[in-house]
Amino acid sequence: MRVLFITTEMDDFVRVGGLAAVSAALPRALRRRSDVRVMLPGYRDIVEQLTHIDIVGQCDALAEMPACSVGRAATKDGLPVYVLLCPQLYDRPGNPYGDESGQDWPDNDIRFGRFASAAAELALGKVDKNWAADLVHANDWQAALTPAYLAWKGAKVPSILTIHNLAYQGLFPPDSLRRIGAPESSFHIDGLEFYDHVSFLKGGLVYASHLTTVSATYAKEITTRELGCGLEGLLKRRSDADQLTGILNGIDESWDPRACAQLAQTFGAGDWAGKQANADYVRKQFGLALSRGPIFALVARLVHQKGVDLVLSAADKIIDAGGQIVVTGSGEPHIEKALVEAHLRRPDAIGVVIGFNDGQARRMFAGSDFTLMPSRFEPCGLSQMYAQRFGSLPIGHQTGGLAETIKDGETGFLFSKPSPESFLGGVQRAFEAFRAKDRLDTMRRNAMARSFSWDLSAACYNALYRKTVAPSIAA
Ligand SMILES: Nc1ncnc2c1ncn2[C@@H]1O[C@H](COP(=O)(O)OP(=O)(O)O[C@H]2O[C@H](CO)[C@@H](O)[C@H](O)[C@H]2O)[C@@H](O)[C@H]1O
Repeated sequence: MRVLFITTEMDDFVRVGGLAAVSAALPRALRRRSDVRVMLPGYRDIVEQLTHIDIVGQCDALAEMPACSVGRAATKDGLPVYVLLCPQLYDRPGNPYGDESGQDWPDNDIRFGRFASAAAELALGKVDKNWAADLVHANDWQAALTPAYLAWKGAKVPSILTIHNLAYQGLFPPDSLRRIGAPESSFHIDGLEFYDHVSFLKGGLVYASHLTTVSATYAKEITTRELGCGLEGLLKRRSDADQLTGILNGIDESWDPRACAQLAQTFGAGDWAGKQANADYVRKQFGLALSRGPIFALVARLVHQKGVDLVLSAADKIIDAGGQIVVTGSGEPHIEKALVEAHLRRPDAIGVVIGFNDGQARRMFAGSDFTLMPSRFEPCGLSQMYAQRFGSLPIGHQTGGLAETIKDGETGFLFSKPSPESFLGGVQRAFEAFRAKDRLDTMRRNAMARSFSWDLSAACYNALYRKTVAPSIAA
């Protein structure tokens, strides 16, 4: 089966959050079973990293979206990648969605409308004369209009949209409709309209043949008012029709502390001296005081979702009880600022590195005793899985994928509400386990023995691909 996997981040080239890790790992895990090709916008960073790009075809201008060409390239290990070449839209500094100061680009409707419509043409075989897709797999709002463009063309190619985070919807003023060449009739409650805005995500939620999200728990949560972000009615309908499935993410094989070259020292379960060497390294790197207490790590995009404020509100209590805190990530400026201030107040006990670097994150999971994940909601979450592999027990809010991947009291700790009291209850239990060395040893071994392999998830996606394509072949 030929599958076009449409995404705007991929660890190989460009990363903003968890989507990049999934986009690098899932197509590779599916490769054994299908002819999977990834499609990415030709951002400056991507074009610079690819050594060879073959132009395979063009897409005409559409409304205010410029003409563009599509290039074919490959990752170092040979995974085919299509890049949408349109320097006017993508050859810019900054991250995939905004400028260097973090401001969204004002023409993101055109940037991602162009991306989605070009993906639809590629899937239909109108761009690369040697390839068309049997199925498109779009990810998040940036790619969500692909099923809509297919539908507007009257095309029957089946499509799957994966929601990695419902909180990001791609909302634009009504005028966007004209700019991206969408039919006027689609500005409707059963189409792209969302409270008088154009919602890119809704394009996928309405038009995709099937929807998935990244855990079964989140698949249920988004059908409720509390976490449905105003889209719960539509999601509930699709869920009742058996068209919304939760498939848990995996993590790739590089998350093995016995072989990870980026650690201060590699170690396996039971080699607690090896783990201690990583803790020593972390204390030194962050300039923390020497201590025999536990280290709590927070590795996350620094946004409201992740509950960083809960960590800050608990910081003094954690330190008074003998703990230290290390944080890395980047995100909203006021959260970054609050963390830096906390560090300046207690440089001996709170270490902060603003920015994101994969090696740094790995050394923190290896060197910490506990990983904090007080997320208000968490579709799947990856840090808690990385942490377990590296013997850092996660303390997570019982929501979304955290509820499914942390075994409470066995491989980590779950707390029930995203409130300071409930969070502190989880932290308290962690301190108790830290003092009971046998228990800590058992929990660490349990956590490190888990594999979180992509194989199971890939088999679920593969089965879903086949089920989604089958009716269109029969028709
Ligand atoms: N700037 C940055 N700052 C800090 N860490 C960064 C980072 N850029 C990349 N990362 C990495 O991304 C990981 C975080 O990924 P998560 O899945 O936990 O959350 P994210 O909200 O980004 O992803 C969304 O998509 C993923 C994938 O489906 C879901 O797991 C998740 O629940 C959902 O919110 C970190 O462990 C780190 O390795």
